[in-house]
Amino acid sequence: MYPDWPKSNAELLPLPRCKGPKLKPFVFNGFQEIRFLEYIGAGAHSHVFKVEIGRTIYALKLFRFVYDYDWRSPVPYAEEDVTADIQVMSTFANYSEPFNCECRAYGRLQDAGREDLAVKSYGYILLSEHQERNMMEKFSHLDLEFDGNMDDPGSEDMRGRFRIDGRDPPIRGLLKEFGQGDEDLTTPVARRLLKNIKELQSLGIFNVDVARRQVISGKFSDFSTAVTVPHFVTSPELNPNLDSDQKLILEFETFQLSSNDYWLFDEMVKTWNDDNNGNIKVHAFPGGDGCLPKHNYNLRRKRIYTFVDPRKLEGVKKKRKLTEWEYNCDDKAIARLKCTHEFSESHEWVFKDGYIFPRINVWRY
Ligand SMILES: Nc1ncnc2c1ncn2[C@@H]1O[C@H](COP(=O)(O)OP(=O)(O)OP(=O)(O)O)[C@@H](O)[C@H]1O
Repeated sequence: MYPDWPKSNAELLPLPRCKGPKLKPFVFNGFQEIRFLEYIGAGAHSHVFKVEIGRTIYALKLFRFVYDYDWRSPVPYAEEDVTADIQVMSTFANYSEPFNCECRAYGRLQDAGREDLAVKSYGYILLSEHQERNMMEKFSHLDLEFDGNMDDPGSEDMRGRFRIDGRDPPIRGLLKEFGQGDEDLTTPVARRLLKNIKELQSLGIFNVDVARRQVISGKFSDFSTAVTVPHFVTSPELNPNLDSDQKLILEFETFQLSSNDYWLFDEMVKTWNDDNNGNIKVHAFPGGDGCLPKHNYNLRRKRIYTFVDPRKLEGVKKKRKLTEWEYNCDDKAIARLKCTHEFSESHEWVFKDGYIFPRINVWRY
């Protein structure tokens, strides 16, 4: 489930090992020295450090071994305990465990030549034992915990559950351009971020947890929840055994998660305006009110929409044409969706016969 200790650099393959984009390892020139300079902060999925390698300063995001309920895994819904089943857990984790989400999104940005859309990544790193020891010693006062999440660190031994030859797997990290967080939101920045969300989605990257804390030097930097096409959420071709209802679930899930990025964008602007007496008037949806036909839309023509269908990968094609995605659903579903503000994740995922299936539940499009 987690990458093993490499015996040589040649074993450092692009990750993750599943269909779709992959991120290459960072190439050290010469001695593999990482100087840990400062602890920048914790996120739900990581600890982030300012480091120096060679003479260059970077941000190194080291991923926690998060609980299975922290990512799109089968665990909350499986009828039997699958947590010890490495095949089941790896199949899901390759697509949706935070480190792999981030590798896949950055892999796509690099393949498409669109690294300008995010804080740059220089590749992944598997910390050596020596590097890990240095880091833990330098920051021993912080009691850094890599098992679990920020709210409940260290309750379970996640890192150690799939030991190979008695060793815990290496800590995984992404090396990134060092940037500046917590900058003011301005109208030009908001406009650019909204454009960037659409462009990311046109490259098949969505569910990027849009929030101001994610914006570093004016760009998105956190893809630890990102869904990148092809993915079991978006792509029926990954499972030849899906029936037509299950394919519709995939479509709905993709629709709701990709429109969430715009809801969250509008929320981010609103919160900024409220907290700072601001007057930014950049909205994704009319008035910042969501994708349902409320104020300015002809209510007789029932429609819900979002701006980009990420499954089309329009941004990776040469001739790009971004078209709105109007979602086909009946009036009952529209009425139901109208009651919500932000879509919630509604589907459960199970593993059967080597494939991932959605399970139908109450939420129906
Ligand atoms: N490239 C960077 N340069 C400087 N600081 C950074 C960089 N990347 C992340 N940080 C800082 O580290 C914090 C955590 O990073 P990030 O949001 O990527 O982690 P995460 O674990 O996915 O967090 P969450 O999902 O809770 O936001 C950020 O809020 C930011 O303050």
